[in-house]
Amino acid sequence: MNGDRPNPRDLASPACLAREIDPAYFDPLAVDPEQARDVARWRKAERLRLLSDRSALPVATRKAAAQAVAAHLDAALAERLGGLDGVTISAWWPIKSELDLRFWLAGLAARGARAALPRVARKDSPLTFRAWTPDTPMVREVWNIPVPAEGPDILPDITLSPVVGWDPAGYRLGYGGGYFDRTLAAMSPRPLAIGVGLESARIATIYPQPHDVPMQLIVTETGIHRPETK
Ligand SMILES: Nc1nc2c(c(=O)[nH]1)N(C=O)[C@@H](CNc1ccc(C(=O)N[C@@H](CCC(=O)O)C(=O)O)cc1)CN2
Ligand SMILES: Nc1ncnc2c1ncn2[C@@H]1O[C@H](COP(=O)(O)OP(=O)(O)OP(=O)(O)O)[C@@H](O)[C@H]1O
Repeated sequence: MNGDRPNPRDLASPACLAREIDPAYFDPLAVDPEQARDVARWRKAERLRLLSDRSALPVATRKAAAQAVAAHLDAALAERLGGLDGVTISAWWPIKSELDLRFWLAGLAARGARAALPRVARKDSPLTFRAWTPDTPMVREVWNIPVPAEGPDILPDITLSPVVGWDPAGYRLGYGGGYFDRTLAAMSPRPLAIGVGLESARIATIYPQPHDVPMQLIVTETGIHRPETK
């Protein structure tokens, strides 16, 4: 106690702060640890299978898929937004036989939009984003992935994330870092989240866990998939 002001802690029962906890907060204790372990093991094997199938495809097949994806993306964005003026769209610098959409990203500026690339600024934290054009100097960082060498952090209105696997409920399997889930959970307002990948990367379910954030759309070379639950 100090002077004439009583310490509120001595007078009141503790306030319940549960309602202040972000519903996106992931409580590891809320998951059955055995089930979580099984899912993690299954995902690891499934990622390896999907990545090996993808890298076995001819370069020309992946190139044609990227062209088709770009056309479907244009259709999806036109349907959702009309024009792209003033819109910031993040994507990726391709690694591990991911689809290469840099040609499409490079064309955004002419349409009044801005391209951005993600960056692992800190391990196990949300991704950050920097603006990108074909002239942007790049440096290799985490996992040897090139990222814009400098520039302020910017917030995308739309995130395109590469999928290793995807399911019809809109969930994606990435490389297992949990980076996109963390990023989307932390962003307010949430961007329009679009998963992008090959039709052949479709699986019946990724066995979504509490931390998994579904995409609003999945775009593949065959078209636009709108998750069943949305
Ligand atoms: N081209 C591209 N860039 C991208 C992504 C992507 O999927 N593709 N990302 C999309 O998010 C982010 C990077 N994703 C990463 C995902 C995992 C690990 C990583 O260190 N993985 C661990 C295994 C994780 C685990 O199982 O716990 C490792 O390999 O040791 C690093 C970066 C940002 N940039
Ligand atoms: N919001 C979060 N808060 C804390 N940890 C998280 C969160 N989201 C994901 N993780 C952690 O990341 C781990 C990997 O997640 P997951 O298997 O879904 O990765 P991924 O979606 O394939 O990877 P990425 O998004 O990097 O492409 C999870 O086991 C979990 O521990």
